Amino acid sequence: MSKLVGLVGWRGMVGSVLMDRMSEEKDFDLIEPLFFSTSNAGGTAPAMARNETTLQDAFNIDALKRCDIVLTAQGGDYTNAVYPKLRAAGWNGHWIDAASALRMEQNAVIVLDPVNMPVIKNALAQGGKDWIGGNCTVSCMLMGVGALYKAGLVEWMSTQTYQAASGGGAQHMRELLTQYGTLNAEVKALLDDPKSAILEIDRRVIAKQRALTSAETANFGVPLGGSLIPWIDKDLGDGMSKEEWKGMAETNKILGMGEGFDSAAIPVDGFCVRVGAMRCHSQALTFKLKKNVPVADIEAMIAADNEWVKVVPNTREATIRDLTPVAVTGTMQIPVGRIRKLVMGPDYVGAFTVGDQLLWGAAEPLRRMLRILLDA
Ligand SMILES: NC(=O)C1=CN([C@@H]2O[C@H](COP(=O)(O)OP(=O)(O)OC[C@H]3O[C@@H](n4cnc5c(N)ncnc54)[C@H](OP(=O)(O)O)[C@@H]3O)[C@@H](O)[C@H]2O)C=CC1
Ligand SMILES: N[C@@H](CC(=O)OP(=O)(O)O)C(=O)O
Repeated sequence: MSKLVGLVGWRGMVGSVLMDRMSEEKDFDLIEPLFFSTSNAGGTAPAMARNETTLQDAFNIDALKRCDIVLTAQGGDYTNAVYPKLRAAGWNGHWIDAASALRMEQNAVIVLDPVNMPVIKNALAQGGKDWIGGNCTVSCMLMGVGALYKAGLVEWMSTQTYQAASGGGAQHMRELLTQYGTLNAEVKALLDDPKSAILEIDRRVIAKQRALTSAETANFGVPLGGSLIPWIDKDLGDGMSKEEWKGMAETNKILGMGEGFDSAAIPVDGFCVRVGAMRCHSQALTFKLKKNVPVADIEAMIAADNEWVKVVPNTREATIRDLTPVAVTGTMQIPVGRIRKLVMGPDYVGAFTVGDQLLWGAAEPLRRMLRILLDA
């Protein structure tokens, strides 16, 4: 009999990408889906529902307890509100979650099976039940350069990120585009006149950016269109942003290298920056390797690691064609390019990678974990 899989958060942005991928991969043929809602219990479930076509109340513990597996992309507040009650009620099913709330719990595995299948298998063998998707930046980075970690080559890594608006959620994407439109409208007449002065256009744009109302910057807090924001997530009070903290903590946990910052952990640090891209996170990586490895060998290792990674030749033409958010959005590919030795010495290697943060950064690792459980 098919497993009963409770789906929570399916109509949100991450949830919609997840539903699309599950449909594409025919996952619904393998499960009995039970759709939940936090806002419309009793409503009609989406077309993928088969026998149970009424939306269940996502806060109803008895309804959730029926499920063999709960798959949620509803967010951390929902997880914090429901997960403890569900477990306290004796539910022993599998919980698959996009939110960060449970990620660093000892019993939870951060799932990214092309990178950490042995960690997942080991946890399954020990009765693990909590499978949490990783931070989007970390997951996309490891899909690209996980090979270097698996080979034990990385002494430390620094990452400078260029993170898309989608990381904040749907409203952030809308706000970014609205700001671009507002700025364009401000100077449209001047742009239409090829003889207008660029410095006058520039003066008007910056004046408009500085004059954006609090409603026009409600989500990011400051203008993002035509600017950038070098802080993502909470202020940890020690100079680090929470997004930067996740880089080391989650990379190491995914790799089974300890709980983030213990003595066995590989140092990972850098700056996380929001830019005006829509849904691809990009990262410039600096590696200090444990030994001098030729670039060709590094490229070969990366290319052979999984079926989605693609080494982009370190040429201008290939880079601007294949290594951008515009090239990658909506695809499962993880291009890694700009791979070269840095002037600091033969053990220092640079690389640049791009990933769709709603696919490999959020939905896909969860979908694949569901498949692993169905196959187990
Ligand atoms: N955005 C991202 O990049 C990432 C997000 N995540 C995690 O996933 C969680 C969900 O993120 P995200 O998908 O961006 O959140 P959304 O805001 O798009 O969706 C969350 C929930 O909001 C409710 N909702 C209310 N109004 C609407 C509407 N008009 N359209 C769709 N849904 C609506 C839905 O719940 P209901 O149907 O019950 O009303 C939906 O499931 C995050 O909180 C985070 O924990 C993880 C990785 C990346
Ligand atoms: N923090 C990420 C998005 C996200 O949801 O991350 P996490 O799953 O770690 O909370 C960003 O803003 O780009």
